Amino acid sequence: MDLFSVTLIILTAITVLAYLYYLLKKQFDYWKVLNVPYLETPSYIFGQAKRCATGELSLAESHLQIYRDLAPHKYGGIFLFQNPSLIVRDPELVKHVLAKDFTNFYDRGSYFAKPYEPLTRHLFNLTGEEWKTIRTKLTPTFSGGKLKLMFAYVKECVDELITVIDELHDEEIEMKDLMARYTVDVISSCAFGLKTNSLRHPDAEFKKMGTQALSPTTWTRIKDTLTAISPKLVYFLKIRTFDTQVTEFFNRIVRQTVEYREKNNITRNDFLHLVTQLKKKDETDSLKNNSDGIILNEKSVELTLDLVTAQCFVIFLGGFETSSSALSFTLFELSRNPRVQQELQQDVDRVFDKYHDQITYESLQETTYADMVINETLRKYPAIPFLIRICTTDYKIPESSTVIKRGTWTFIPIYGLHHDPAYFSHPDDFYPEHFTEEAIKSRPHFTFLPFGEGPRICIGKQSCGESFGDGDYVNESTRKFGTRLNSKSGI
Ligand code: HEM
Repeated sequence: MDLFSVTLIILTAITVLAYLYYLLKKQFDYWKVLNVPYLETPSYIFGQAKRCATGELSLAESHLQIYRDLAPHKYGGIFLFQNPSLIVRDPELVKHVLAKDFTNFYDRGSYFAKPYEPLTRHLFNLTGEEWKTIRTKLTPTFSGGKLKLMFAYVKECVDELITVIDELHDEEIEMKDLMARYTVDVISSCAFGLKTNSLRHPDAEFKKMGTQALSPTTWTRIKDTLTAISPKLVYFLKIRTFDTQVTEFFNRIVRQTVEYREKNNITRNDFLHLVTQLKKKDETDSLKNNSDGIILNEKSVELTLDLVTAQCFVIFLGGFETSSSALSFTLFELSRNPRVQQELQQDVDRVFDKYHDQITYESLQETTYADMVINETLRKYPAIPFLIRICTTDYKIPESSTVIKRGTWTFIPIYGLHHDPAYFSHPDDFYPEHFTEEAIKSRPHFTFLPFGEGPRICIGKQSCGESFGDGDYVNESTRKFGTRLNSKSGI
């Protein structure tokens, strides 16, 4: 190769690199140009995701850091990889994003591959008209009356759990695993009408598949990172969210159960029954409710077996990890805080005495201190450290001149708000008194968001305390047992 060609190649390479650098620099000036307070990026590759990507901080810790670094601004900009994203810190503005201006923020931006992976076509991932129609169809299945009917199934699981613990006498117990097994039994009974008996059989297939669907592996981390950088690429490459074993398992379970029930004319007060009823008959009256402004076209979404399976699957996924970690963290904190444990025991004894040693759906409403304890767990350890909303039309931030563009990722920093001393006096302690009536009244709304808020609030919120058993188990176990940390906890 002659000198001219070499020089030409070097010059071309320099020009390309300089141009790429210019584009990157321009991208990272995004918030500056919009005149929005922002955090300088620590890395042109990862942006603010760097400390999380390198394992220096957990996802929750890195979001807490961002929340604190952006103080005292009401909102501010960051970069996730190269994507400019907005962090909303001010509770009043949070209310706008989640509730008041919901029509500008109805999308969660979840990647899903619905044409080639129907199991991902569930409520959490759906958007717009399709989300609205399915949400409206499913909401009545979570009404107080329907949950009350399921309470008997939860009670069965609680009784079994108490027996299992009793049989272990004074043995040390790995509570996280036991709570996961208990939660699987509750959800599979309430959602699918199946007795999985994971409490007795730790290797039950249901538990194995649930854990497989949720456990992070190197491959799932790569997929998540790729999805954050370019969802379109993931879609183009047809990368699946769940492996075939999990998909086939859930498809088979729902299909076989539906067929068996139809053939044998079986009716059971569980979620699967309620959803298959909806499949047969559209509840057209409730479908006319269109208060949040999203167009609703009831004919556009037919509840096929695939769609029913996807909704049962999200009930399982949505309830499994969230509820079992809430229970484990509650027991962990009770073990560390004898004062709280004692107070809880007194509260539960009071209610049990009043109801002649019987726990019922109604008596659960009266264990006020137990509610405070569970809320404090959800404050300190929210299952989801932030909410995501995609700005679906250009949006002018109230009382400012800032207009954020359609497509902007908007984050609600749940973990940051829950650990802000301005709203919670003892942010790093386990302090159920954060949830006395006076304390709740004294802080702004939209600062305690373990279940999200607005039209996309967790559909299972009510079922967590009441039917799916967090409240029931905490009450019954507190009545019978005390907890303390064992030598393996390292504390
Ligand atoms: C301690 C237990 C739970 C916690 C902390 C929790 C938390 C959450 C959060 C933070 C969201 C997002 C809300 C938003 O974007 O505003 C959510 C959504 C959702 N959750 Fe839960 N959840 C729990 C239990 C459950 C249970 C038991 C179920 C099923 C029965 C469930 C089903 C769902 C579904 C389907 C959505 C999507 C709702 C929609 O987009 O319309 N969750 N949950």
